[in-house]
Amino acid sequence: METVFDLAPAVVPVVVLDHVEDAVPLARALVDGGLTAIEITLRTPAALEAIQSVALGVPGAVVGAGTVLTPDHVAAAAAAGARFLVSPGWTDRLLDAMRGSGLPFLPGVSTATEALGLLERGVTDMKFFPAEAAGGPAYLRSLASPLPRARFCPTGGIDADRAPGYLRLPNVPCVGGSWMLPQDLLRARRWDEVTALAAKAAALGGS
Ligand SMILES: O=C(O)C(=O)C[C@H](O)[C@H](O)COP(=O)(O)O
Repeated sequence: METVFDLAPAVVPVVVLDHVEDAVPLARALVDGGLTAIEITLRTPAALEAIQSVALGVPGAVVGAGTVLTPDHVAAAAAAGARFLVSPGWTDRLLDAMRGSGLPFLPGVSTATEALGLLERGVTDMKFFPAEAAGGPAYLRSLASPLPRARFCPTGGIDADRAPGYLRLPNVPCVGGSWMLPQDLLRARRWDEVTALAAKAAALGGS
């Protein structure tokens, strides 16, 4: 089955969107900068409609849903056209729902025990959240040897300076974050500047 890591370049922008009408220009700005896999978090009332607008209106984008917390979120995100699902943690119920959706998904972990729980259930691809607070690259480096099958997308507190420290780890195919989407640029709808920041972020992944 296709995984999130097959869909995503090395950097996944994490979007918190207040206004639906910003979804398409924002996604275009990110895609123009080379960030084609876009996680829109289900943290705002605008999120589901935003996912739908991007899925329908930005052909170069692969839009996913973040902050997926419940089976209802899974169903709503899939119905809106999300192509992948990301959650900050996991429960058996949530995992069953994500699996049942048929979409690629990244459940979140922040400890070796939680990662082991996913591996036991046949899930090798996970999000490491909150990455900086939970131990940063040193923690993930320490997991590589005892848990060689686990692959992580760290997110939470990562910025352009910190991302390379994760991306050079063998168990990290991509990182996520919102550092290329500063609130002042979004509020002012300065999409060209978002594209410039996105291009810098995309370059962190090499070519
Ligand atoms: O709840 C989720 O599923 C999330 O998507 C959490 C986000 O990945 C981080 O909140 C992004 O972290 P920052 O780059 O620090 O803004």
